[in-house]
Amino acid sequence: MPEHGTVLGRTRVKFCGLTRPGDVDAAVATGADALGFVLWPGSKRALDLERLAALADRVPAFVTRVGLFVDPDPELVARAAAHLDLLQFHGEESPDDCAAAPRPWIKALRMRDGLDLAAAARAYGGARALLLDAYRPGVPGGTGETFDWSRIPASLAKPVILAGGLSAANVAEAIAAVRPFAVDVSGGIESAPGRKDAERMAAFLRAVRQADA
Ligand SMILES: O=C(O)c1ccccc1N[C@@H]1O[C@H](COP(=O)(O)O)[C@@H](O)[C@H]1O
Repeated sequence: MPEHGTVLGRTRVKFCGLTRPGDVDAAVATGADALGFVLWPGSKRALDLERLAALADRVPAFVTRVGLFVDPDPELVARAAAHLDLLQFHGEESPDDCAAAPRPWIKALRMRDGLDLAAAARAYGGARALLLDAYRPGVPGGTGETFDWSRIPASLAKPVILAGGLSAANVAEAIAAVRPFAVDVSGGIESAPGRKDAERMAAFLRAVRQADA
């Protein structure tokens, strides 16, 4: 049985790509542990700093505000960090790039062929966790695609956050297969890019809790 840091059967849940105040409130009410805000301008879910502040500043204590970056300008990271608890680097950032971050950080790794996860876990030694996402050439993330979960080793030196094409329909199977520390979902809880759906968020949380039970 793989073990990636699940604590007493409680898989953490991150909802990513929030763009609307009502979606933030619904995500918090549903019970999400972390909310992700996309600061990569190429995304349909991208926020500028003003919108980030408006959304992040309504998140209550004990819900983690995560900023998602793709090969960012350090100046952007520094300015956004005032509204964030954790940084998610989803591009080709080096371990040194990440280590210079002004907040705790996680590293997203896209599961391209030949990726050595054990070596990556060693290289990104300062990461609080590794987020594993599907690989599609030319697309940094948010593909809505799954990957072969059996490629994840049974144990890694870092907590695993499983991402990529998750939804209420497959998250229980994913948790049973990987036993991740957390799961991360964006497209699977949306009615359209950036528009979260309260029913889909609730269904996702229910599926996670049932898988944990
Ligand atoms: O959501 C985006 O637009 C995005 C852009 C660039 C990098 C990552 C992005 N999203 C993240 O990708 C994973 C998987 O998303 P999905 O559930 O398959 O839609 C997740 O961490 C998203 O936040």
